[in-house]
Order: sequence, then structure tokens, then C-alpha cells
Amino acid sequence: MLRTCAKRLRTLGSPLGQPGAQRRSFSSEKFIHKDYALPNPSWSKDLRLLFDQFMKKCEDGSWKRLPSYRQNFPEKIQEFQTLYLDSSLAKGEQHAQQFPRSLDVGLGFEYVMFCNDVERKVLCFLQVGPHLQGTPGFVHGGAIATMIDSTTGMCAFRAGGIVMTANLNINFRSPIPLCSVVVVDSQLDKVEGRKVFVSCNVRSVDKKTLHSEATGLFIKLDPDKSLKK
Ligand SMILES: CCCCCCCC(=O)SCCNC(=O)CCNC(=O)[C@H](O)C(C)(C)COP(=O)(O)OP(=O)(O)OC[C@H]1O[C@@H](n2cnc3c(N)ncnc32)[C@H](O)[C@@H]1OP(=O)(O)O
Repeated sequence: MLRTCAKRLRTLGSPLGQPGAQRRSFSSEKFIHKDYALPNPSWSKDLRLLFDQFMKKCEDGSWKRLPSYRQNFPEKIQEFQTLYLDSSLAKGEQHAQQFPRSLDVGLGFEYVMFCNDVERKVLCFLQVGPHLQGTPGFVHGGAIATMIDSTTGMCAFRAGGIVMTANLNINFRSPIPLCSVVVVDSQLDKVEGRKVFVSCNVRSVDKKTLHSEATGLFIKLDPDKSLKK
């Protein structure tokens, strides 16, 4: 698996595999966004197949592919700061990046999410790159938690708007081989006032191996309470 992974990365070549390549340049006049939830040469056959399969499911409108960017749109940052931060604390954070998109292409998290708002589900097809190693040959638990948080967070966001993770409970059942592809499957359980409950499992592509199970509690942010920095 690792050898295949290294081979795919070599084919990426320059400039994609180089540190700093594909960085977005920021200026208030021109903000370039690249959608990273689309196939690139680092994607394995498994990831590509899942992507193609779900793009077909999008044709009747039941499923939607969710685009994914490294940086938030400036107007969204502004809106968030205006609503939830004490104005005296609000600072421009134009150079901040979304953590799961901050590693170079093919080395970290390669993923695409699809949602089904009727079934209240978000699925993430994830290829775990060689820079996410924990125990030799396997993915770091924190990297798995990151993608569980992101996927369940997206599921909660689609139901409740702007939310933050209040509690995340994960059982790691079997290790994930580095460079493999897994499916993070999240389901909205219930919404109680500002509390959004989501559950999730992580399985191998053939569904035979259960890697992790999790539950998350997300809280819808209250515009009357400012977040402290
Ligand atoms: C699309 C985007 C995907 C992104 C995914 C990534 C998301 C993240 O990783 S967010 C980063 C990690 N999370 C954080 O840093 C959050 C830190 N915590 C906080 O800021 C606050 O505790 C926050 C905002 C969650 C809640 O604060 P606040 O709005 O004051 O809510 P609060 O009034 O305390 O609680 C509301 C309700 O939730 C309950 N609650 C809050 N926290 C918890 C908790 N940890 N466990 C159980 N219940 C809780 C309260 O008991 C209360 O219940 P009830 O209404 O029944 O009395």
C-alpha cells in the first residue's frame, strides 16, 4: 500500500508535490479559490471510483457534492466575526487555512464529502496520506479524529447552521492502514434546541472493517454570546 502511495505521489511531480505549491494568494481585490474536493493525480483508484459513483447519485439531486476550499471567503469571515466575536477582538485572518486542507496535495487528507439533506447524512470519502502516520504503517488517531470532527461537523452545520463541537466521543476499533481509503459515514440523530447530536462510523471501502465509531455534540452558536479569543 505504501509503495503504491509513493508511486502515485511521484507522478504528481512538480509543482503539485512541492511545499508551498498551490498556495492561494490573498488580496482584497482578488481572492482565488480552488475547489479541493475534486480528483487530482494523487487520488487512488478506490477514491476515484467512490467519487464517480456518488457523482452519478448527484444527477437526480438526492445527493450533493460539497466543494472544499483551503481558505474561507473573506465575506464569510467578516460575517462570522461580526456575529460571534467581540468587535474589539475581531482581526483580519486572511492567511488562515482550513486544517484538513493545509497539507500539500496527496500527503495529508485527500477527501470529498457528499450530503443527502433528506436522509440527513454526510459521507466523506477519505484517502489518508503518508504524512498522517501514527503507529508505523497506520494513521494517527488525531488525524482520524480530525476527519470525524469535520464530517460530523458538516452534518450538524447542514441541520443547524453555524455550530461548534462541544463533545466528540470516539472508539477506535481497528487501525487504518496509511494511504488507504475509508468511508466516514455521519448521520444526524436529533436536534434539541441549540444542541445537535450526530453519530458516525468509519469503515473500509468494502465495508468489512469497522475502524471507528463516534458520537458528536455540536452547539449552535448564539449571536447574543460572543466567543472569546
Ligand atoms: C462545516 C464546519 C465543520 C467544522 C468542524 C470542526 C468544528 C470544530 O472543531 S469547533 C472547535 C472545537 N470546539 C470548540 O473549541 C468549542 C469550545 N466550546 C465553546 O466555545 C462553548 O462551550 C460552546 C460554543 C460549544 C457552547 O457554549 P454556549 O453557546 O455558551 O452554550 P452553553 O449555554 O454552555 O450550552 C448550551 C447547551 O449545550 C450543553 N452543552 C454545552 N457543552 C456541552 C458539553 N461539552 N457536553 C454536554 N452538553 C454540553 C449545555 O449544558 C446547554 O444545555 P441546555 O440548553 O440543555 O441547558
